[in-house]
Amino acid sequence: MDHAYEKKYPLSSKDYRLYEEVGEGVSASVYRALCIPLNEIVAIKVLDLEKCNNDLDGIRREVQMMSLIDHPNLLRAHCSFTADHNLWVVMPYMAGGSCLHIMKTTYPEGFDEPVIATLLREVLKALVYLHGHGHIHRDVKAGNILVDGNGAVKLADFGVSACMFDTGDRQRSRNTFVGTPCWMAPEVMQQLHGYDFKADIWSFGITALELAHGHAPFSKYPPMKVLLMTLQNAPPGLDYERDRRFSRNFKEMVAACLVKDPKKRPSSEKLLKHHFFKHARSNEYIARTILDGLSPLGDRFRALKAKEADLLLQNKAMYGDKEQKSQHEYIRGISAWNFNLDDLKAQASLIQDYDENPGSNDINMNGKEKAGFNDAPDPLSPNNANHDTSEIVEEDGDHILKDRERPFPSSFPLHPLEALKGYFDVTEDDINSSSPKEGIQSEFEPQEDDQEPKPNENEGFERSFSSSKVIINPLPGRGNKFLSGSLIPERVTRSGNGDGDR
Ligand SMILES: Nc1ncnc2c1ncn2[C@@H]1O[C@H](COP(=O)(O)OP(=O)(O)OP(=O)(O)O)[C@@H](O)[C@H]1O
Repeated sequence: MDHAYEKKYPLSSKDYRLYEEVGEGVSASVYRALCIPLNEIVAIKVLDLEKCNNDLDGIRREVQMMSLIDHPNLLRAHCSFTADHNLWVVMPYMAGGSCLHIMKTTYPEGFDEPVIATLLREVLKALVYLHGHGHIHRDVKAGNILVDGNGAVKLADFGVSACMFDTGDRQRSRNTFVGTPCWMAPEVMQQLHGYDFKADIWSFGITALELAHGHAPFSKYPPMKVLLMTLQNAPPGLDYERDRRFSRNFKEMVAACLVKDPKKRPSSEKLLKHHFFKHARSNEYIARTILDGLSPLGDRFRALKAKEADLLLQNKAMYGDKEQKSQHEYIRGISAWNFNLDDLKAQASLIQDYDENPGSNDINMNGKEKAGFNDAPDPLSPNNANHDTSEIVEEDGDHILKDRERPFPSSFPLHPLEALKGYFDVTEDDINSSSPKEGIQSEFEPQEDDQEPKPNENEGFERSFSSSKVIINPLPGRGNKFLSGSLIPERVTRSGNGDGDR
């Protein structure tokens, strides 16, 4: 356990000296800093309260969570206080930065298996703790896995976490559409039965793929397309051919997490006992293998920002001024993306570009036609994940607090429009004026190999497209009720027979 928490961290900005910026969030910047009286390097997240007046609740929740949690694999706040119109959150300095940043700068193709096993075991220990205390993290992803200078791993960012035991507004938040599209569990998108801790297990599985490949599945698609693909396609997974370098244990572990029916996913506790984690190593191993030789976090952060700015410039001609702002948010991979009509139209108009990329066969993780697969069902194939879950997959009786009496049918019916309906108002005007619509209709047609296109020259720009965080509050009167129907062709929503049914 970290005894640093017993120290008294001062509650005045005068007692801290801010150094360079090392990270950026939606409305926050994170700095390396010195706590002068303690002579200790810390990280300080400075949130501009004037910029986040819509999400004060989220901020309050995050800070509260960060002060209460007590686990070596969770990023805890030393203290927090206001300074002018800013909120300062003082935390341990994680000199390695996030796994996402480490991959972006040094491991674009992902990490080796022992590294992944070690990182994921630490994250899973954090999830066991959180779930055991009734919390769902709801935003598990490589960008929220931080590494300190000694290779210790901590899960961060409780901005959208929820407590299963809350009532009233907080309780309702479990029915809120929240998270980051690529990592979001189907039941969170679908919103038919509510969701529980198992939503984190899905995100954990997606994070495993992210760490293995350097990016999450579907990450180059716009959020709306990611929603549809997640709901309609077979779950992503590690492929026999393409992922030869990974063990059977790893493939099984991922397949166990990425089962569409949440009841068939293992609990975090159960998952921790999976053979895959037996190969996890020490913090020192992480420090030695992935941190050794890295430049200081501030330098890496600056270099990444410069690269993003370059990509923005390169793509300016392609996407025009109008979309610059939202594209920038996508690229940074951090924005609280609002489902507003303009955004939907803008991203929808881009879908064509992604789908025009023909070379998808090497990444078609679930394609039935893929060479090398024989007709016998493969227990490792994600296609079979919904039917043939591994022996560790067991129902977790007391974890599901909602709609237990209405079990998911084995075929897990998929109704994307149903899932999205309550959140958007569709008017004739919207439908008629939605110019990108024609171009989109065929693109939303479910395709056998519509998993993930080959990386291309716009890789960096496109890749983080769907990393934007989505929070949709379903409460009436909160504005932001927008069109969805005109963007989703009827025949797609009528089909309801995605791969999940297979
Ligand atoms: N304690 C820390 N030490 C070092 N870097 C950190 C620390 N906390 C955060 N960062 C960096 O700053 C970035 C932004 O921080 P954080 O995720 O908390 O902001 P946010 O506004 O919640 O972001 P998001 O939009 O993803 O929710 C992180 O991705 C990480 O790279």
